[in-house]
Amino acid sequence: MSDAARSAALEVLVAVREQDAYTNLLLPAVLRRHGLTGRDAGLVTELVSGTVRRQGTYDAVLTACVDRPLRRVSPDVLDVLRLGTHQLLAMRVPSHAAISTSVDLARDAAGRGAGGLVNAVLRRVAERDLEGWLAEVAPPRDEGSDRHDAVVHSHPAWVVAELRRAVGAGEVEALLAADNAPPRVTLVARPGLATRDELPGEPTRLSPHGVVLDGGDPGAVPAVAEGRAGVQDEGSQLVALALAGADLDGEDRHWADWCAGPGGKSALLAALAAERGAALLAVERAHHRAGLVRRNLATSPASYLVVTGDGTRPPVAPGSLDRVLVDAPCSGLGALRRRPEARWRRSKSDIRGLVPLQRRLLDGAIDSTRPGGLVLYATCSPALPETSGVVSKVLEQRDDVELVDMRPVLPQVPHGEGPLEGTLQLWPHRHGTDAMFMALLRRRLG
Ligand SMILES: C[S@@+](CC[C@H](N)C(=O)[O-])C[C@H]1O[C@@H](n2cnc3c(N)ncnc32)[C@H](O)[C@@H]1O
Repeated sequence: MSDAARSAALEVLVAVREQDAYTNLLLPAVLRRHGLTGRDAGLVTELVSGTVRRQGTYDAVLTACVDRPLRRVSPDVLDVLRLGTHQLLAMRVPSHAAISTSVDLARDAAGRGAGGLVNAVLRRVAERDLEGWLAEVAPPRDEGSDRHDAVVHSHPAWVVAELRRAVGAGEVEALLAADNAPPRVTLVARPGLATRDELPGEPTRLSPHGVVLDGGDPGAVPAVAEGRAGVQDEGSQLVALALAGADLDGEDRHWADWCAGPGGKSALLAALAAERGAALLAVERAHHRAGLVRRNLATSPASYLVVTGDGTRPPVAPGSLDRVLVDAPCSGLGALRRRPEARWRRSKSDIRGLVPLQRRLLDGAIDSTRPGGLVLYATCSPALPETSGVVSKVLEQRDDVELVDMRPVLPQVPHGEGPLEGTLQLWPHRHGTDAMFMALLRRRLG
């Protein structure tokens, strides 16, 4: 592995910490600037994503190896230590190479003294393998499984607790392990614009429009470059397919995506709407994200309108829509596989803060739907306050809406029982998708 690869990885780690950057957005620019391609580019991606993902475990190991609390280690040096620990415990880089290159990085970043500290600490880390360290530093299970699993599977303890409540104690470890496995890229062939036969990769199991790529740059696939296909998790494809596929009596011409940015689901919904002669309204509160929706819909054969607006103050007449998707802003705890830094940025209070907005968005969508019309409430989080909590409350407070059984809408999804009878919950460890939650509601007639 070249030193340029390690320097580039450190640069990304520092930006993720200091500027709240997203690794997947920053990596391509940094790789370009360092002129790294092919194998080296793959190594930088692994160094960065692996180090960020496993930070919880590595900090527990480093706490045992550093002679002071980690908060008193300079943040740049701590980044170097995490990077070195990842090479030693997860990448099979020979110890001497991992240590000496880390010492050089630390000297460049923080001076000679920092090199000495990094040398001493990483020598201690190299004394055991990952299993040996976990046996040493993970709190015993009987003193609280959440704290044990938090160290072993590198998630904040509050996230472990939230996921345990949602998936159950028997499966939480499989879910946490799945969160740590980088997902393969999935593409969607937008119906009417592309077929999945023209895309590279293996067909997805649950969505009839998806393929899973073996590797390579998805942007280099012609159908993706032309906007006829897109990068989209299979679970997200199923959300759009569920709204479009649910039985509806009567008029079926006015569809809406209530929280549309950046527009992945809008693009699939619009393609499906076009096949049925329906039009799509895409609502998005953030101006720049509404711009991304417009870009995603640019090739759409459907008639569509993108509105920068607030779904809690509906921009349409009451009772005017036939099908509405509410893909609510949420904690994202179901998409941790593809956002390595997300788990460390969220806090429990974020969920408490989001729930009232989620309810108001769902209320706004129901108000805008005609009697007999359908609203699909979805989150990319399985956390119960955001899923069954929101839906139960809205059902409790309104007598003009009922829950519709989702299972016949997506009969190809096995073991997807949601937390409320008739709702659906996808899981990375069971379905290989993000943990999307879906509840289908129908506005009552009369
Ligand atoms: C989970 S994301 C939607 C992802 C999108 N459906 C897709 O597949 O690309 C939620 C979106 O809701 C938007 N949002 C937040 N509050 C909103 C509001 N009050 N009205 C409309 N959109 C809102 C956020 O800006 C964010 O873009």
